[in-house]
Amino acid sequence: MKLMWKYTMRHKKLLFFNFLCVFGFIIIELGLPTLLGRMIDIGVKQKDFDYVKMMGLFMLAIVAVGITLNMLLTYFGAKLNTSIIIDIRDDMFENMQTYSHQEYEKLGVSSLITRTTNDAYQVMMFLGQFLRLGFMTPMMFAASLYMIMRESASLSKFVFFAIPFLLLGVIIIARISEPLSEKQQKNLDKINMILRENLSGLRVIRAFVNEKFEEKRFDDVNENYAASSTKLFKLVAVAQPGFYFLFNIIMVLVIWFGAKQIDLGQLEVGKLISFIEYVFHALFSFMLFASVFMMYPRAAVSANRIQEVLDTVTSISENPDGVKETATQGVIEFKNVTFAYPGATESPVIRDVSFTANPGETVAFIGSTGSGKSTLIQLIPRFYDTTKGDILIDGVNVKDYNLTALRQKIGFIPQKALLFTGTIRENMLFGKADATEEDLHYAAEVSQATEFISQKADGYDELLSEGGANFSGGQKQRLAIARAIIRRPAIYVFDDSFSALDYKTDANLRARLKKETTTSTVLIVAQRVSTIMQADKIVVLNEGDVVAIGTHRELLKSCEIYYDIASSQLSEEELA
Ligand SMILES: Nc1ncnc2c1ncn2[C@@H]1O[C@H](COP(=O)(O)OP(=O)(O)OP(=O)(O)O)[C@@H](O)[C@H]1O
Repeated sequence: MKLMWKYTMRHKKLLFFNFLCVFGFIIIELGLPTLLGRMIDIGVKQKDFDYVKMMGLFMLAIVAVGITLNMLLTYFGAKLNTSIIIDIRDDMFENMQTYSHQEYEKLGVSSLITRTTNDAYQVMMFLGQFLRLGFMTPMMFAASLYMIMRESASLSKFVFFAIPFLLLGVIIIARISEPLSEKQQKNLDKINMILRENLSGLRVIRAFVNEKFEEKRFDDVNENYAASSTKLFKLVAVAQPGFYFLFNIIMVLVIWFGAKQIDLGQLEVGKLISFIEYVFHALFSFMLFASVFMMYPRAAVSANRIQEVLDTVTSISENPDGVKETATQGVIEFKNVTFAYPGATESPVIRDVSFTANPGETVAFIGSTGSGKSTLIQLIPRFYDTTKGDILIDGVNVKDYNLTALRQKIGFIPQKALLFTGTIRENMLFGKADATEEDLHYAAEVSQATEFISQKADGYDELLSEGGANFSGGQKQRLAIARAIIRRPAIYVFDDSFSALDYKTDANLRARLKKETTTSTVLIVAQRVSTIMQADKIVVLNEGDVVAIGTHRELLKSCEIYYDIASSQLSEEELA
């Protein structure tokens, strides 16, 4: 409720109009039964048809105002509601942008999607009803009770007798529905997770003919979701007729005893009709309020899940007052760096790593899979922070940098070439928004992308579909490299970014890059020895430890692990 309240209060003006319409509508709704009673008791009973006509027209005019107010209420309510949800989604997105990898892993990408879409939708549905009925129904209920007492104190006891039962019913239902709602949203997270995995891994699933297995996996979570939804529906299915039953009992009692009082001359027909109208209003308001109240547990679960996203603070702060300018450009020093993934109980995946890389140098990392190469380079742009030891860039600890300034020094080319839906041009400009056409062509030329771009029907304006699915792996890698080159950073970090290139393109690209990076520091993670054998320094990693550092020639002689890797890939002549 705190979340909903906070966001609602951002739109006080709309809330005021909403409230004004509610208020006007109530006055009209509650005035009508009294007017009807008068029309019967004065006009109809005394056969004063002029009075009936006048009252009828007056009531019609009031109904027209009521309808207008109702329409305005719908308009202001919807505007307020959508404004609130836009704000909530914007704030969620903004906060998520600041998350480090650690927070994404903790909350889960699928869950974050569900929270931004479905949970926000649940809150919107509740607010939509609440803003319309949440104020109106309690006021209407209280005012109707007052009118009931005024019209006939003796008949009102039937209504008051029923209220505790109604309240109890609502509370019980809310209690039962809360855990069910929580389960339902968690099941929705799982549906999203499986859906995401399936859609992005469609080719793998088909290649391994695992469609049936995946269908079963999806069916299972879908059924779990359906089971919790069915329980909720059953609850509503039992609750609604229960309330209507009580509602009708009260009406029957009122009419029964009211008729007797008329017979005894203690009550007038008009009074009984307006009394019944008020009872109807009171009970109907209660029922509507109960239906909003019953939506609350589910909305509260969703609001809590949203609040968690908003409250999650990134473990890697932006550090706005941090260092922005440095005297040198591109000197990297690792000083006894140890790193364990946050929350993982395992031993560190990198232990006591130290090395230096200077501008103009290429430092490569090689080692078996899982030896910690990607982890190591991800510490440089602070995707994660070191557990022990320090990383210095141009003499400044990476933690002391303004995060944007730090990342602007680095051209990071990830292992998986992730591109965005849009044109080739847009994807390359992602590296530098104000790049000129000349920069664009230059980056494409260095990354060996010019040829394939010119072969595309629309050249730089060729569209990439979601995830670049209409481009080959090698083309995507070259575009990812071009995206980094275009910003001409002081530091290049290639995380196995040449793996999808054929040997010739790989060699051409490295030769061209060498010319481009004479004043930059280049770090390369690679599996292929041929990709890194020209490096100034090769760091050999084994299960998180640096086992040797040297040139290709030195390591062939001094490092058994390196020799084993090299001999498995190179010919005798190349090794000699
Ligand atoms: N996000 C993560 N959370 C927990 N552990 C992780 C995470 N990412 C990697 N690891 C673990 O850290 C270790 C090093 O992984 P890393 O990806 O750095 O190896 P790598 O040498 O780059 O491997 P490859 O050559 O296969 O890409 C592995 O044991 C891996 O299971």
